[in-house]
Amino acid sequence: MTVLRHEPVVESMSWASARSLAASSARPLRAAPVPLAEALGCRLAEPLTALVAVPGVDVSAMDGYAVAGAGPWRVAGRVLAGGACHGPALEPGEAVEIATGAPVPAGTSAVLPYEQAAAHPVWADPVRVDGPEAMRAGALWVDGPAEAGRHIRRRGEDIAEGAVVLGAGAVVTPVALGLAAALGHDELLVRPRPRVAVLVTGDEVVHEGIPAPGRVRDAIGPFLPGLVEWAGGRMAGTDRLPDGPGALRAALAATAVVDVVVVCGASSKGPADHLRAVLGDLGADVLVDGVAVRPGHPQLLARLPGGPLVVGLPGNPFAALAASLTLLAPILRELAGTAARKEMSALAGPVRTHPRNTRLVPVRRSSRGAVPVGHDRPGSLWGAALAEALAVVPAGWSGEQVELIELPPGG
Ligand SMILES: Nc1nc2c(c(=O)[nH]1)N[C@H]1C(S)=C(S)[C@@H](COP(=O)(O)OP(=O)(O)OC[C@H]3O[C@@H](n4cnc5c(N)ncnc54)[C@H](O)[C@@H]3O)O[C@H]1N2
Ligand code: MOO
Repeated sequence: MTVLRHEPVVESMSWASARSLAASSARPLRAAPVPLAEALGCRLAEPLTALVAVPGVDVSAMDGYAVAGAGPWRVAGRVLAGGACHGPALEPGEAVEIATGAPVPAGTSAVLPYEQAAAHPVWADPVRVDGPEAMRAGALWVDGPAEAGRHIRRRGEDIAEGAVVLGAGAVVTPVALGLAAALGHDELLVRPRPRVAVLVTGDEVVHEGIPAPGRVRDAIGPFLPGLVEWAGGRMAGTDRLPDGPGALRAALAATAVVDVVVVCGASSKGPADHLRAVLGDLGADVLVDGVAVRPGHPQLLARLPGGPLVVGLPGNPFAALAASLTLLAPILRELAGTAARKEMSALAGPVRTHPRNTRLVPVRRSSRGAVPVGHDRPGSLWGAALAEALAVVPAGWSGEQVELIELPPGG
C-alpha cells in the first residue's frame, strides 16, 4: 500500500502582520506631472498654488452699469465678458453697460445692477431710456444708488496670485480639479496611481452566461477593477489564462510595466495551483505565503526580481475579496499615498470565532454597533454584497470592539 505524505501545515503569518507587511513592501511611486483629467483621486506631490489671481482683473459682480462718480450717468458704451474692454477711463458722470464678469473700465467707482437702475429724465433729450437701442443712440441716462466700490470684484479678491490653496498630500477631488483649472493649471504634480494587471486563472472559469455543470462564472475579475480604483490604483488590463504553469509564467514574465500583478486562483496546493512554483522559477522573493485568516487563508505576496509585486488571491470569491483587502488594498494605498482611516466598532450580533485565525465577517453599521449580515461562505459574495464593511474578529475574540475595514462603496 502506498502511503501519501504531504508537507506538514506551516503556521501562517498573522492577518495583522500580513497587512502591515503588504503596506511596507510597497515602494511609493515617484511624483510625476499628469494631465488634470488623470489626476482625480491622486495625492498632490507639491502644494497647489494660484498661477493667476481670481479674479484676474477688477470685474463686475452684477449685470448692470459700471458708473463713475455721482449720478445721473450718461451711458457711453457696453462691455461684455470676453468682449473688448472699454477703452478710455470713465469720466465722472459716465457709465457703461456691463455684464457680470466683464472687466470694469478704469475710473469705475461702482456697479449699479439693472434692478436698481432707473431711467433718468433728461431735459434736452426726452427719449424714453429703457434699453440697448436707446443706449446705442447715445441717449441713455441712468440713475440709482451706487455706493462707492459696490459690486466690483477686485483683482485677487477671491484668491491672490501665488496663494497656496491646497497643501502637498491633499487628495485631488473633483472640486480640486475645478479649482486647479481656475488657477491656470493644465497638469498637476501627483503621486501617480499604481498600475495593476489582473490574471484570472482556471480552466473551469467562464466569463459569460450560465455556467455548464462543472464550470463556474468568474466572480473575481468583475469586482477587481472597482476595488483597484477605490484603493488608489489604475487597471492596466485583465488576462484570462488556462491552468498550467506555462501561460502563467509567460504572463508574469511580461508584466514589467505594471506595479502590481494580481493572480486569481492557483494559490492553494492542488495539482492545478502553479503560482508558487512559477514564482520560484522566476526567482521571486516570496513575502507572504498563507495568512491566518478565514476566509482567504491561501493568499500570497511576492516580488518579481526588478519587477512588480505579485498578489495571489484564492479562487473562492469571498476569500479573494478578503485577500484583496488584506494585501492588495494596503499596497495600492501605500503606493498612491491614500491612507484609509481606522474605524473601531462594537459587534451587535453573534459571530463565530476561530481558535487560531482572524475571521473577516461582513457587517452593516447600526446604532448598536456592527451587525453581521450572514451569508459569509468563502465561495459566495452574497454576504459581502449586503455588507458595508468587514469586521476583523481576532482569534479567540471575547467581546471587545473590533476593527472595521471598509468595503468599496457603489459609485
Ligand atoms: N489541501 C488544501 N486544499 C485547499 C486549501 C488548503 O489549505 N489545503 N485551501 C482551500 C481554500 S481555503 C481555498 S480559498 C482554495 C483556494 O484555491 P486556489 O486559490 O488554488 O483556487 P482554485 O483551486 O483555482 O479554486 C478554488 C475554488 O474557487 C473557484 N474559482 C476559481 N477562480 C474563480 C473565479 N475567478 N471566480 C469564481 N470562482 C472561482 C474554483 O472553481 C474553486 O471552486 O483552496 C482550498 N483548497
Ligand atoms: O480562503 Mo478559503 O476558505 O478560506 O475560501
